Amino acid sequence: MAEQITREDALTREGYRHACHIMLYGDSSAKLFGKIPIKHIVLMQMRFDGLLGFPGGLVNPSEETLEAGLSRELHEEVGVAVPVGVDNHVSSCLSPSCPRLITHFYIKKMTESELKEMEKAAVATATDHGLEVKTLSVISRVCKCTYKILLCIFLICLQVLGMVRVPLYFLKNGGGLPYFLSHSFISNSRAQLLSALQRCGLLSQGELEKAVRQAEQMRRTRSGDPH
Ligand SMILES: O=c1[nH]cnc2c1ncn2[C@@H]1O[C@H](COP(=O)(O)OP(=O)(O)O)[C@@H](O)[C@H]1O
Repeated sequence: MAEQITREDALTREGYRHACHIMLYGDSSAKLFGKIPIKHIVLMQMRFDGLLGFPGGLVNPSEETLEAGLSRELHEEVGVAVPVGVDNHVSSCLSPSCPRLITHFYIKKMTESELKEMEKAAVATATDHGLEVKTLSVISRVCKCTYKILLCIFLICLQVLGMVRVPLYFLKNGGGLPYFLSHSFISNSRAQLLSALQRCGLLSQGELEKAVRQAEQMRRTRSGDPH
């Protein structure tokens, strides 16, 4: 369990780096397979390293506020301006995986059309992608390497492969949320997701416990450990 501290305490600590991430979510009228109402959209990201996490990144509070930094990161990663305020802040924790890193977590509710716009923009990646593409073609000519190789390196540097929707439903044999939770997550993002789903009332305590139990069972089965 990551140790929680207050936002104020976090900002007075010296020698720490700060990472800010956000859960963007909203209500939805869409139906899965045209039958199962999905009720809510919750966005996460598939990172360059294959781990799931929330959009966001490192922020330097001596240069900008945590919230301005998070908005900037979102703009760079997704290409959409999303204003974030202190009222969106939900927790600050000492990172369980990185020494001297504080992870700040935010939640923001958006409309279904805003979320869909984010998803589309994330596919097209960042706003400066066009500029970067021009730069890449120049570099590729100078270095005599293929443009495609440079583009791959560039996308890896952006550290995002795309937005993913968290399946909040249960299908047969653990499909849906339990299966999703059995994947690998960066740092404490899995715990952030679970507490946010509960805090926003998107799932009941019982549903969350069931999903976590089934996900654990799947992980054990996959690793060949029956206990
Ligand atoms: O969704 C998240 N929740 C909590 N911590 C995260 C999440 N994503 C990344 N981190 C932590 O924050 C650090 C910096 O995040 P990220 O890799 O997004 O920033 P960057 O793109 O600015 O390098 C990561 O090394 C990881 O330890």
